Amino acid sequence: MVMVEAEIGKKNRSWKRWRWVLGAVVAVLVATAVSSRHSPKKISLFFNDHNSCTCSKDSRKYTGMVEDCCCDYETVDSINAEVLHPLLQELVTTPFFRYFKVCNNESKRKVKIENQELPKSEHFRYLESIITTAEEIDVNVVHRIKAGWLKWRCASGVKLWCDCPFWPEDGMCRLRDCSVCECPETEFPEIFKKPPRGLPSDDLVCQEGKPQATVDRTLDSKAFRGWMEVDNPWTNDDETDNSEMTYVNLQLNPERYTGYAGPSARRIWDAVYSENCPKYSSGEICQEKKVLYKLISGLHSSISIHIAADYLLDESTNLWGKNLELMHDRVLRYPDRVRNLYFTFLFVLRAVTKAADYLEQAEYDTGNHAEDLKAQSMMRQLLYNPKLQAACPLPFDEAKLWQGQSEPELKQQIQKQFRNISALMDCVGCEKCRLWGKLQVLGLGTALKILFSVNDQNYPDQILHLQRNEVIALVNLLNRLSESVKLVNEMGSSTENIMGGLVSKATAQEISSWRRIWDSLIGLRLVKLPL
Ligand SMILES: Cc1cc2nc3c(=O)[nH]c(=O)nc-3n(C[C@H](O)[C@H](O)[C@H](O)COP(=O)(O)OP(=O)(O)OC[C@H]3O[C@@H](n4cnc5c(N)ncnc54)[C@H](O)[C@@H]3O)c2cc1C
Repeated sequence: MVMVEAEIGKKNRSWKRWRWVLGAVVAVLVATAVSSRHSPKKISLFFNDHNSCTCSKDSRKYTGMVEDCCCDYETVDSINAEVLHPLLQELVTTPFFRYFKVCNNESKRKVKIENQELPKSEHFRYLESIITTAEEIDVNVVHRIKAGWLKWRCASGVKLWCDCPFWPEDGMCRLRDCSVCECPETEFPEIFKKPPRGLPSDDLVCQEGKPQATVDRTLDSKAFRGWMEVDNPWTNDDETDNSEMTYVNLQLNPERYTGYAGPSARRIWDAVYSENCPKYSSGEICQEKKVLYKLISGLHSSISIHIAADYLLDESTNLWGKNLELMHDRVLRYPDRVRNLYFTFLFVLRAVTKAADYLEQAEYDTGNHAEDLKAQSMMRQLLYNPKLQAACPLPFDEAKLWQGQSEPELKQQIQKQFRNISALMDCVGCEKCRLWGKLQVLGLGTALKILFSVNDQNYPDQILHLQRNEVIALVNLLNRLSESVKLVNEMGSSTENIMGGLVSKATAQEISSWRRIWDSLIGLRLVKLPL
C-alpha cells in the first residue's frame, strides 16, 4: 500500500514537472508568435502552416485560361512583353495621352464658418483663430477645416480637390510626394482649352445628355469624330463645367508610394468592397457581380504593385526602388489577387480592341503635328496588331453576360454601385492617389461603357461616344495594368525565392532559438532525454 502511494506520488510529481515544462513551452510559443506578428521583418512561426511551399508553389503557377477570359496566362505574358507593354509605354508619353483633366474647384471653394462665406485664401488665415473655438462650430465644418489645414500644410498649392460626398475627407498625406504637380496654363495643348469643334462655346454646360449634344451622327460615325461631353452611365464625374477643370501632366506625377495609409485609406477600400462590390461567395452564380468584384480587386492589385515597384526605401537619402517584400505581402502571395489583375487587364484590353473603329478615327490633335501623328500611328499598331489578333483575338467575351431575365434591373444596380465607387475616389485623402484613383476608375467606367452600354443587341440605337478624358483614362489604365502584369510575371518567381529564402532563414533562426531553449531546459534538468 505504502509502496503504491509512493509510486503515485512519484508519478504526480513527474506529471507536475511535465506540466510546468509544457506551460513554459506554450508560453515561449505564444511569445514568439506575438513578437513575430509585431515585427514586420520577422516571419511568423505560423507562416509555413498557412503558406506551405508545396501548396503555394502549385497555386502560383499561373497556367491555363485566365478565369472567364479567352486567353491563357502564358500568352498574356508573352504578348504583353513583346507587343503591348512597349507600345503602351510610348503611347502614354505623347502629348494627347499625357494630359489628364481634373477638377480644380479649390480656388472657388467657399468655407462656411459661423454663417460667413469665406474664399479659400482668407479661410486659412482665419483658420488658426477659430480652430481653438472649434467645439462651437458644426462638427463637419471643423473636419473640413482640419482637412484643408492638413492638406495645405502638406503641399502648398493643392488644387486637385473635389468634394467627397460621403464624409469629411481628412487629407492624410504623409509625404510631399502625395501632392500633384499641375501644368501651367501655357503648357497643356491649346486645343484642349477649346470647346469641341462644331458646337457653340456657350453650350458646354448643356451638352451632357441634352438635345444639344446630338451632334450630326452620320458625320460623327464616319470620318470625323470631335470630342464631346456625353454622359457615362457608369461614372460619377460631371466634367461639363470646364471653368473648374485643369490639366495635370501624368508623366510628372507617376503613380507610386506616397505614404498614404492607415484609417483614411482603409476606409475607402472598406467602403468600396463592403458597400459596393462584396467578394462573392463560392456559390455565387451572378457572373456580372463577380465581374465587378474582380475588376476592382484587379485594380487594387495593380495599385499595390505600383506602390511596391516604386517605393521610398530610405527617406533620409531619398532612395527609391522596389520593395519585393511588400509586393509579395500585398499581392503575390494571394493567387486570386494576381488572377484578378490578369482578368482586369484582359477586360480593358477587350474594351480597347472593341472600340477599334472609333479609336482609330478619333482625333489626337494637340497642335503638335509630329507627336499627334505618332499617337495616331501607335494607336493603330495597338488596335490592329497582327500578333495580338492571332494570339488573343477575343481577350474577354462580353456576350456571355447580361443574359438573365432580370438584366435591366441588375445592370442598373451594378451601374449604381460602380458610380458610388467612382464618387468614393473624391474621398481619397492624398492628391496623387486620388489623381490615379480617379483616372483608373474612369478608365474602368469607360471600358464598362464600351462593353456593356453601346452597340449592344439590347441597345441597337446606342452609338459609341467617348469623351477625350475617357480615352486618355482608358489608355493610361491599360498601360498601368500592362506594367503590373509585366512586373508580376518578372518579379513573381524572384520574389518567391527571396521570400522563400527569408522563410528558411527565419525558420533556421527559430530552430536555433528552440535548440537553445531546449538545451536550457535540459540544463535545468526539467527535461530528461531518453537514453
Ligand atoms: C483609390 C486609392 C488609391 C491609392 N493610391 C495609392 C498610391 O498611389 N500610392 C500609395 O502609396 N498609396 C495609395 N493608396 C493607399 C494604398 O492602396 C493602401 O491603402 C495603403 O498602402 C495601406 O495598405 P494596406 O496594407 O493597409 O492594405 P490595403 O491595400 O489598404 O488593403 C485593404 C484591405 O483590402 C483587402 N485587399 C487588399 N488587396 C486586395 C485585392 N487586390 N483584392 C481584394 N482585396 C484586397 C485586404 O483585406 C486588405 O487588408 C491608395 C488608396 C486608395 C483607396
